[in-house]
Amino acid sequence: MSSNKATSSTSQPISADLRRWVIEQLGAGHSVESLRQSMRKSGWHEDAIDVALFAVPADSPAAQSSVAPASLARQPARSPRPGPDLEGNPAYLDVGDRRVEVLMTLQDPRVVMFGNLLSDEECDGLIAAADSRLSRSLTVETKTGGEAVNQDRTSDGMFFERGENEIVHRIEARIARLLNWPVEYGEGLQVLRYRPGAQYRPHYDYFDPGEPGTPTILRRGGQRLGTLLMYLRAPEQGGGTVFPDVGVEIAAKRGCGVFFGYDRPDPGTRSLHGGSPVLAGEKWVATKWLREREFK
Ligand SMILES: O=C(O)CCC(=O)C(=O)O
Ligand SMILES: [Fe+2]
Repeated sequence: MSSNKATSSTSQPISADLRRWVIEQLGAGHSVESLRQSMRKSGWHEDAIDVALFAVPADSPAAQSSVAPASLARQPARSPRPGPDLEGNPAYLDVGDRRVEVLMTLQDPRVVMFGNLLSDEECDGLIAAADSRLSRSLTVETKTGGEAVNQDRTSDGMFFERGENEIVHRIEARIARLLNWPVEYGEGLQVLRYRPGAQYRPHYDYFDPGEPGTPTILRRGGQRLGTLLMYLRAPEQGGGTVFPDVGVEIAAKRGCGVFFGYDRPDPGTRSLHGGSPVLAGEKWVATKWLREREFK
């Protein structure tokens, strides 16, 4: 199964109470193994236990304590996390070389829509540089840590190296300022083209902690914490970005972008999203995924 499936191995929701309990128990000196055993006795599934233990914030004293295993202490630094600074509800964010408009915000899931993010010249420049390098999109296979063609994703795509050309470099610097996240923590920019009929079925962008290939993937930069989708060319019909958990659809308007954050690899973030089928014309997007650490 790919990381980008709409399903999760976790059928038991992890409540805030449970998370608090885990933190308290670790803080009181109980070992992760003893917590695991008591959760097992109370009927928790193994994968739900993993999610509960994984969900301890890295900055909590419990995660730093000597009883917490290294894997806990290494979990995402959830504070700070990537995202625009919207203190005071600004209409614009000054990102150095332009003023990006804040068009819409949603708290849960965390979604922010931006206007004036890219110029027409930047959109066309990315398309032109990507065009001859497109191939059928792969998704990261969490079973193996490798990549595979996936029927859920029928776009064509490619990745730029970070800073590969002047436009990519300029856009990455802008994103770093906009989302307050170091350039080095971002994956290379991905460009996707959707022709009529192509789509990307609803999925999560984080790597499912329950899948066997995930630890291998996380060695390079840790989890994904957020996504910035930038629309380079709008289709004539169809192709909106959907968030099915909240019934939101965002039009793929050229030059605009949408950021969404997920502070833990859990469906409870309601970050399920997809690209609905393009019905007429072509849709082009660029995606920047933000990791918890430097992505080398
Ligand atoms: O094309 C879209 O609207 C969604 C793309 C997406 O979800 C992704 O690249 O991860
Ligand atoms: Fe996605």
